[in-house]
Order: sequence, then C-alpha cells, then structure tokens
Amino acid sequence: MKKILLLGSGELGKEFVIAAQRLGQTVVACDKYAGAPAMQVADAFEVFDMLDGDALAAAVAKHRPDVIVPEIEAIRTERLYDFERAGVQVAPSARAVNFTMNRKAIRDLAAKELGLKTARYFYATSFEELQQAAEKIGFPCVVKPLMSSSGKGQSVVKAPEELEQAWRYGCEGSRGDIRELIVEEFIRFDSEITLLTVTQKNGPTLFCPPIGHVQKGGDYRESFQSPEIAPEHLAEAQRMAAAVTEALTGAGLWGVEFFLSHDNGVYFSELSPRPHDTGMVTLAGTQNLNEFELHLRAVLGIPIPAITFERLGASAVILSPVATQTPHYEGVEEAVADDPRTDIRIFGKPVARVNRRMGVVVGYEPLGSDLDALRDRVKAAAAKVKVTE
Ligand SMILES: Nc1ncnc2c1ncn2[C@@H]1O[C@H](COP(=O)(O)OP(=O)(O)OP(=O)(O)O)[C@@H](O)[C@H]1O
Ligand SMILES: NCC(=O)N[C@@H]1O[C@H](COP(=O)([O-])[O-])[C@@H](O)[C@H]1O
Ligand SMILES: [Mg+2]
Repeated sequence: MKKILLLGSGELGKEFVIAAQRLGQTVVACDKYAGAPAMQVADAFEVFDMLDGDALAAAVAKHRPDVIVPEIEAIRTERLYDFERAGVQVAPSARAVNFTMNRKAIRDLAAKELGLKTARYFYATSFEELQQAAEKIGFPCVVKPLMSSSGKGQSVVKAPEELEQAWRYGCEGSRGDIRELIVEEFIRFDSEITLLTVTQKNGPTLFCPPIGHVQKGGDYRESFQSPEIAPEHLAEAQRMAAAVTEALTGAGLWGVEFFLSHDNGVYFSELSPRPHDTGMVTLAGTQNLNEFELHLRAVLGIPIPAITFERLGASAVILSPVATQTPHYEGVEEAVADDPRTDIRIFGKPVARVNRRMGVVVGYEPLGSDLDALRDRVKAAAAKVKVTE
C-alpha cells in the first residue's frame, strides 16, 4: 500500500481520495485552508501554502510519501524535481506538473517544439507590450495571466480601449510571483472538448470518449459525454494528446483541451496533468472507471485493460451567488426528486464566495438517447439548488 501526498484538496481531490480509499491507500491531503473537501475524506491533512517551497519540503519530510499527486496548479513546482530525484514518485511527473503550471512553458512546447496547431499568441510583461501584441493579433483577442486557472484574470478584448482594463484584471488574477500575460488570437470555434487521456507505466496510452463543455468567463458551466464529433477531428485530437503527454512524460490521467472548428480543424488549447473539472461528468457512470479511478490506477501502475463507454452523461455546476462563511443549500431535494438518473455532489467547501463552485449535478441516459435533452434536464436540476447565507 502507498502513502499519497495530495497537493490541493478541492472537489477533484475529494473524489480522488475516495477512489484511493477504496483501494486501501493512505492519503495526506494538503491545501492552504482547513476543512477543504479532500481533507474531509483523507487519513490526515496539512494546511500550508504550497507555493512556499520550504513548507512543501517540510510536509514531504514529515510524511515521507511514496507518491505526490498535485491537484492544483499553485504549487512551487520546481521543488518537485528534487523530490523526484530523491525517489518520490510525482504524478504524472515533475516535468509535466512544472510545464503545465505556467501557460508559457506548455504553449511553447506544444506550438514550437511539437508543432501542434494553437491560437496565435504573444506574451506581454507591460501594458505597452500588451498593446503591441494585441495590435499584431487583432481584435477580439483573449488576455490571460500566465499563471491562473478557472478563468481567473481572463478577458476577451474587443477593442483597444478595453486593453487597460484587461491588463489590470489580468495582473490582479495572476497567481504567484509572475506578472506576465499571454495574448491569444480569439478562436471562433464551433465546440470545445476535453480529451481525457491516460498514460500508463506498462501499457498503451488510452483515451476516454471526448467530453463536450460550455464555459462562461473562462470557467466551466456544463459538460457532456459524448458529443458527436467528426472522426477526423477525434483522430487529430488523439494524435495531439498522445504527442503532448509523451513529451511531458509520466503516468496518470490528463485533461487535454481542444477547440474544434468546422472550417479550421482542431486547435490544441491547454492541458491539466490530472483529473479535469469537466471530467466530473464521469461521476455519472459514463465509463467503466471514472476519471479519478483512472488517475489512481495509472499512478499506482494498476492495469487498465480498456476504458469502456457505458452511458451518456451530463454535468452542470452549482455556483454560489453569495459570499458567506456559513453556506446553506436549498432545493437539493427538488433537484433529485423527479429523476432516478440524476445525482448531486455538494463539495462541502467551508466558505462560499461569489461564483465559487460549490457542487455539481450529474445525470445519465442509456447510449443512443437524446444528449441535448439530458443536458437540459441536468441543467434544470442544478438550477433548483441555491446556495444561501
Ligand atoms: N484563444 C481563445 N479563443 C476563444 N476562446 C478561448 C480562448 N482561450 C480560452 N478561451 C475560452 O476560455 C476557456 C478557458 O480558457 P483556459 O482553459 O485557457 O483557462 P483556464 O483558466 O486555464 O481554465 P481551466 O483551469 O478551468 O482549464 C476555454 O475553455 C474557452 O472557452
Ligand atoms: N479548473 C480547475 C479546477 O476546477 N480545480 C478544482 O477546483 C478546486 C479549487 O476550488 P476553489 O477555487 O473553489 O477553492 C481545486 O482544488 C480543484 O479541485
Ligand atoms: Mg482550460
């Protein structure tokens, strides 16, 4: 049995810990606040800022884990190389986690080294550089901090006069100590997908059926598995996902994000070297193993003979409209009352902020059913749940 140090303890970590507990593993859940979702189900927990390299090293020295499993991006990832050299397994690998925590490293690797198709992009370290970059890209363009997730600090800029606001918003939403933004060409995609990809220690790379999703303000609102996509688009996405995960090295589940355009084909966007929020749809039992079970098996080297697609699924998020130290949930009973194939997860975050994701509704139907109707049903159920003070 292995001891796992989980770096980040949100909703994704919570489901990962549940999967690990079911296989008898020991998990120490870490995050910068107490009472985080994954801590509620772990064997032990530590509260510290994972961007603090010394605090991170102290937690590793104290618990002597066999495996470190990052769950968020805000980690002093350079230190992971030291732990890996000292014999601790890092999932999927220190290189993968270090490259993906900063958009610059992963974007340059994908676009320049691997030659994958991405939106055109430039970097900016000052407002003047941002203006020059936006002029070259044209409008609209997308401005994002190099280090952020869930759409924090991200804006679509429609005209030059909006750039100053985008610069300020981007710097404010920037995590860690880097003050640099990326400016991207705005891709008019027809749809976007996450391709959950599994790399194994001993075994071939496996792909889950693609997950379609809808984002607002750079944050996921609903996801569904599996949308109809052109076979050549799927093949191209799988080729790119295999190339980028191979270059990053290691074993685990990855969420590889793509934009699909009827006219322009497939664009690589970014990837998470860990379970993906849109992949929470797999909690609806869409596959033989959900994304958390797949990550665990791949990390521990437990065989995954195949990933099978069992049912259509949809997920819709529950966001808090209020900031409160004492979140309450109304409408849970109503949300699940009418449909036996609808279920809900309340993450148990101790505190609510405006637009913080507090729960998710998942639902399923047999393969071959109407996916749009399923999405509507799941969204309607999620809308019945209200986070209140
Ligand atoms: N260049 C672009 N053109 C059009 N839309 C974009 C572009 N970049 C991002 N978006 C939209 O914003 C969403 C979030 O962007 P991105 O994945 O880069 O941000 P993020 O903060 O890393 O999100 P997360 O951490 O949740 O994956 C995308 O899924 C897409 O809907
Ligand atoms: N897109 C990344 C993502 O969804 N990450 C998930 O959200 C948590 C942070 O939530 P919080 O901001 O509400 O604390 C993370 O810990 C992870 O589970
Ligand atoms: Mg993303």
